[in-house]
Amino acid sequence: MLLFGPPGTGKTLMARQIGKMLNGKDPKIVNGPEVLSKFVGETEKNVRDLFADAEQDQRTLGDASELHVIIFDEIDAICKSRGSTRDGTGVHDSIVNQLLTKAEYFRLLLKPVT
Ligand SMILES: Nc1ncnc2c1ncn2[C@@H]1O[C@H](COP(=O)(O)OP(=O)(O)OP(=O)(O)O)[C@@H](O)[C@H]1O
Repeated sequence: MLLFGPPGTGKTLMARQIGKMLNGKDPKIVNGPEVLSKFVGETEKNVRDLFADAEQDQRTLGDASELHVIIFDEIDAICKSRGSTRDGTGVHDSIVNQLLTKAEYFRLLLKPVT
């Protein structure tokens, strides 16, 4: 689910409320730029770590696992169209790839908030 709109119009608030209504685990709320790291490979690890407990639950509990909700606030700061960022590091493309891989694995309910 993508919530898009001007600043201060309640997108984050709404994402939090929807997360609560789904009766899963407490939503994990991540500010997009928080996952960025200046160290090589660390940003990708930060993204993977976000999904680690959901993966662990899936492995051990299968369909009995509780619902995990991850809310990405300000996701536009980290998810750019692939190939559009020419900073020489490829980190932004890598984040998009990581998220798409995880989303596919979990058939995730992604809640990016910009
Ligand atoms: N419809 C609303 N009812 C009650 N409080 C609201 C509503 N909309 C916004 N607020 C309050 O306004 C503040 C800003 O809202 P919020 O952070 O959810 O906006 P946002 O759209 O995510 O903004 P940004 O794009 O800047 O992150 C919060 O304190 C929130 O509780």
